[in-house]
Amino acid sequence: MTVLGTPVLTLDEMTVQRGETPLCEGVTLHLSAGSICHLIGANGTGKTTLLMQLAGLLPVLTGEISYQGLSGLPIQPLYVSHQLGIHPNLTVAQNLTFLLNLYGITPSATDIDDALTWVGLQGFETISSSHLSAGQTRRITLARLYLLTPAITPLWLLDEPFTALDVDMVARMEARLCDFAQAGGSILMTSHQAVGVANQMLDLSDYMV
Ligand SMILES: Nc1ncnc2c1ncn2[C@@H]1O[C@H](COP(=O)(O)OP(=O)(O)OP(=O)(O)O)[C@@H](O)[C@H]1O
Repeated sequence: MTVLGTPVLTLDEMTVQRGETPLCEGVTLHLSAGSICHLIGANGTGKTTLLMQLAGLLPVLTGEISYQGLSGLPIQPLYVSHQLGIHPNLTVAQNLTFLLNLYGITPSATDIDDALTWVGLQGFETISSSHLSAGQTRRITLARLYLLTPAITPLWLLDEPFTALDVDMVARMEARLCDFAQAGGSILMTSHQAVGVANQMLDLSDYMV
């Protein structure tokens, strides 16, 4: 287990940028093992853009990033986009399996059962994902968190993970985030609602161009 407090991700004077357009400049952040950082800022500030840059989906043109002591972007962080990426023609179990395969995990039938039970989708294994509600669809994307540990994905980048979830599921998610952080994981997440379990905050509004 990673010792809590060990540096995981450092951003130094980073520019949050889409194409030619800088949105925020001089962004600085220190995330350690055990950090749950709530990324805030008004609509359009650049929160999703920052997460996409850290996930390697948009380029970082200015600033220094170090991850686990080495210069450069995180290596295959877990990125849960607010665009869900669920394939409507696959069943619930097939979608979850696909999402786990991305991280080198081949889940057993028991793993799938346990993860789907955790998100309240027990019995939905063979249902087509196109038949689910918005909240149920989001739960498929979150079910993978049940099976991922800091040894597999030390850093979670979560974009609005609580959107469309009911109160009970938000509480379960918060408990899972705490367990992951206590086990040495680090989390950077956006949410337009309060995150009671966050122990750190980054307000992008402070860095707007
Ligand atoms: N696909 C895109 N192509 C070009 N510009 C985009 C695209 N998506 C967003 N933007 C622009 O980038 C800026 C930052 O968007 P981003 O989604 O990162 O903000 P955000 O802080 O996550 O907002 P919200 O709180 O509304 O989710 C916005 O001004 C937006 O106009």
